[in-house]
Amino acid sequence: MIACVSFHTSPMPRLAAKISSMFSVACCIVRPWRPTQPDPLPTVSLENSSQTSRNAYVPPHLRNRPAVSVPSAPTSAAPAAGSGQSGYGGSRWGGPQNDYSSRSGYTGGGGRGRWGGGRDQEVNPFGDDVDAEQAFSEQENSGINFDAYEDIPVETSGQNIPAPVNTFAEIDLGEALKANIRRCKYVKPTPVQRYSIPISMAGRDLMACAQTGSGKTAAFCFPIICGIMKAGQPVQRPPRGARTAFPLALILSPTRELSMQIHEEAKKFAYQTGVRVVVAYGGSPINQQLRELERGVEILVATPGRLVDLLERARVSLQMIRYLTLDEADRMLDMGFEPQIRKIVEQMDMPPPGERQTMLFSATFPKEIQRMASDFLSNYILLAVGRVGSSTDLIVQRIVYVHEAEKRSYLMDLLHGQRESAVQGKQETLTLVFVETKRGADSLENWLYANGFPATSIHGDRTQQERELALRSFKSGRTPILVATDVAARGLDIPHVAHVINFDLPNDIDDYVHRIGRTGRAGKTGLATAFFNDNNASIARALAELMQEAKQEVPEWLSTYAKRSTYGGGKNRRSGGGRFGGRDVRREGSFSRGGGYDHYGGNGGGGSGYGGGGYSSGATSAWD
Ligand SMILES: Nc1ncnc2c1ncn2[C@@H]1O[C@H](COP(=O)(O)OP(=O)(O)OP(=O)(O)O)[C@@H](O)[C@H]1O
Repeated sequence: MIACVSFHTSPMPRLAAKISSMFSVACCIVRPWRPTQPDPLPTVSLENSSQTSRNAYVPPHLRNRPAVSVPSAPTSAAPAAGSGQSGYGGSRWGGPQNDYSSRSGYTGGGGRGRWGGGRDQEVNPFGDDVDAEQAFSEQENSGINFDAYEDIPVETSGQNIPAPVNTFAEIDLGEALKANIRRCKYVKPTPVQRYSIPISMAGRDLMACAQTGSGKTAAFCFPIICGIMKAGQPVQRPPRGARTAFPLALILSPTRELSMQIHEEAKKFAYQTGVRVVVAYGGSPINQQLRELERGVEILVATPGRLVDLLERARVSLQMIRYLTLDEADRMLDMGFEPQIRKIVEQMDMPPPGERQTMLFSATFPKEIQRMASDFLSNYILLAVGRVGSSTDLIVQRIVYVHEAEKRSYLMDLLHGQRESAVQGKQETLTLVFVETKRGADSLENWLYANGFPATSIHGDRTQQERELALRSFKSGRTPILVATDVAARGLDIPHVAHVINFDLPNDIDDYVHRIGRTGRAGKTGLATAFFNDNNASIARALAELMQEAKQEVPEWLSTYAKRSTYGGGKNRRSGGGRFGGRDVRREGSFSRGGGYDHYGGNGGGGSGYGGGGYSSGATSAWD
């Protein structure tokens, strides 16, 4: 039986009306919050055992195997400079066991930020190492509208669902991680964190759908870091080449920039915990990434293409994986990435579902993808914060009818309006303009530049260096307009993006949801403007429904388009024309993979193509 629980947290007045009055062309930015801590443990931890056994984690698939001889520890072991604490005790290759809990202050309040055992000195990812408590109190109540999330309906389904928490204090995250949460100035958990962290820390598989900008990264990082710290280092590494890295957790994301961002975030959360985070993505020299891997890795953040490369070179083994996370999971499982994901998860040496813990996160989860995802999960819990695939009503959405030939002059008017607002003392903000093609991005960037607007662009034909440069230039405000293709649609968390303009609307409503989600993040408000014309008729209905659901004003003419159109706006979802996205596909009678309901989510790993071949072996995504 699949239980289903719906929650509706305290009824707060909807925000859309409030927010819309705050906008003229640009919108204002509000600043972040604050936090707190505490309890269930991941299933892999050995907390009932003696202290000795606590260190001796052996993944289930390696248990009862004859002991292997393990390459001896590298001798480089630089002593932990300036610290009485032991550094990174052992090595990646066996040697003395490492105990994260004693080394990194799991119970005692922070390590020293030093790595011994062949590891580097840990760089402080927070920059100034100001006292965490001080930073916390200075930043508290800095104006973020956290209450904005309080009236979001939450639904969970699955068996034996752990109860949500209200504060970080209720979760046993350990002192080092808690200090980092304070450094991040997270005062309390967002709804997706309140529900998903206890679920993940109880060792359960999870499919979590929550709106853009609602804190999913921390939601999957905290339990992973905490689980690794609690369980301690594996007692032995399997004998591969001495240069093979054996991460304990793998976080996959669809774009290089998103992987880099997750890496940066995870490094902050893992600071002084003894858990080392490494990133690997395409488009940049592999040698540097190899060197990082050689220094040791507990959490590997990667794009699929580069990871496949590393696996084929036997420079990474997935044998020791205890945690697998797919961020932007629906994107990772659609036709662009599915073959690579199956290869990584099912055809290499990763432990199967049930032996590893799998967490899928996204703001959108088409039903078809939910069904396919069951191959990767075991007895999972589905968590939906807000409607699956809905946008947050922190974003004011405006749709304007603009003929193709007039788009540029309309854009110019918008940007001039913004500039005037800025001159009138309103805060200078960033504007993200989405176009459909790479060529379109180049051409619009040039045109904007020629017309006196400092713009840059990002798309898949740019070199990685150019992509990173463009993003930096945008983030810093040097070029406050970024023209982008969908490569920038998902996951990127850029402060001060106040306006997202869909110069070209996408064909898929989920893409629209992710694009506009680059603004209105973490409780801040945002504005999204879309140019609509006859070419976009196919998305009209989905768009009108989405806007209605988010309490946005739907123009009369859009409703007319919507009524006329057959259901569209989703290449792989909502084809039934029902309300958005639906819910847990396990509750639908039609859902059966290999033996019906009880079998659902069982052992997975069959690796069959989705839907009888509906998804062909796609080419490597250009994103990666
Ligand atoms: N508990 C919290 N308190 C305050 N800020 C938070 C909290 N959790 C996350 N944030 C901040 O919220 C912002 C958005 O978080 P994040 O990027 O994880 O969102 P997301 O849900 O993954 O978005 P997307 O769906 O676009 O990928 C980040 O700047 C993050 O630092």
